[in-house]
Amino acid sequence: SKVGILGIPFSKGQPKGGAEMGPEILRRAGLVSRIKRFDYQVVDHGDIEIESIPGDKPDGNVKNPRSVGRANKKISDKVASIVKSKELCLNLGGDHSIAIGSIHGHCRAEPGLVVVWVDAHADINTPLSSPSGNMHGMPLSLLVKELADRFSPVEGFDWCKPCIHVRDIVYIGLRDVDEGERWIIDQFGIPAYSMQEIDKMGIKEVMHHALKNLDPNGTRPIHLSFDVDGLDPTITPSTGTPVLGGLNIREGQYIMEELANTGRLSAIDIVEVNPLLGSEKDNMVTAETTISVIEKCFGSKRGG
Ligand SMILES: N[C@](CCCC[B-](O)(O)O)(CCN1CCCCC1)C(=O)O
Ligand SMILES: [Mn+2]
Ligand SMILES: [Mn+2]
Ligand SMILES: [Mn+2]
Repeated sequence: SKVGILGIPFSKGQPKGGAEMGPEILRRAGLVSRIKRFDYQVVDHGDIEIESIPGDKPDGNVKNPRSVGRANKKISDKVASIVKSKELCLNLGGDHSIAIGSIHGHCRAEPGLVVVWVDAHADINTPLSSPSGNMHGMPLSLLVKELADRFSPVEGFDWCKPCIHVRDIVYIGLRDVDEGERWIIDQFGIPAYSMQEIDKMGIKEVMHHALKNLDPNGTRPIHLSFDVDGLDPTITPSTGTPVLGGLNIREGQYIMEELANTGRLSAIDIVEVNPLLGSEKDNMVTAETTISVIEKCFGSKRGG
């Protein structure tokens, strides 16, 4: 089987420069050769060309809307074509706003997909509920049909029709959820396994229940959106919004092993690696941790 790798050097969904260097640091740390070790043929699509849009003033309180919209339209088109050519689409971010285009594009090729969101954050603020106006905290709100009528279209997103239902999402690793996000999660009953549930149930039970109620018949393609800040900041320090008390490396590896065991992983986002926010050592630890977790998606077995 084939993996299509797409670099997305984009960081306008948040204010900290350096997230656009995520693809480069992961490639340099040997991500591609690690994936080649397993029976996957790797197709490297290089990096998406990101256009800069001068004078991209806020739309309401939404920052850089046109830049984020333009980039995500391109991402959607590219991801749709990669998935349609039967490659497992591996998107290297970039900040988490790139999930708007990656999930939108994935849905074009696989309309029945489900989303596994590994993150310290819920990333479902609407343009009206966001405390920051940073679009990396909003991707899911622009994608779910149930929220479409709660805010007017964002400048630059006329192409982006919501394509998933709230019930097609499961959260793993939450520990920093804004009030408006909590309301949405409760209101729509989105399954959310925060670090509290993970401590209470254990990662084995969490994965069992998460996959069971997301896709009881075990037939639907899976979109994994993996924010490295879902892991504990001691093992992924080079990231923009670190939160203490995260997933440890073994929990991260177990999540990926269980997803790989379904055989239905269809697209993966790896986001929010920012090498400008850490020391050389922090960057090495972050990249190595991320690769050792992600490679479990591709059949790497700790038992050999
Ligand atoms: N929820 C936050 C953070 C979003 C992180 C995006 B991710 O997950 O892609 O990295 C705001 C978080 N919160 C605001 C008040 C002070 C503490 C942090 C937001 O800005 O929407
Ligand atoms: Mn996050
Ligand atoms: Mn049980
Ligand atoms: Mn995120």
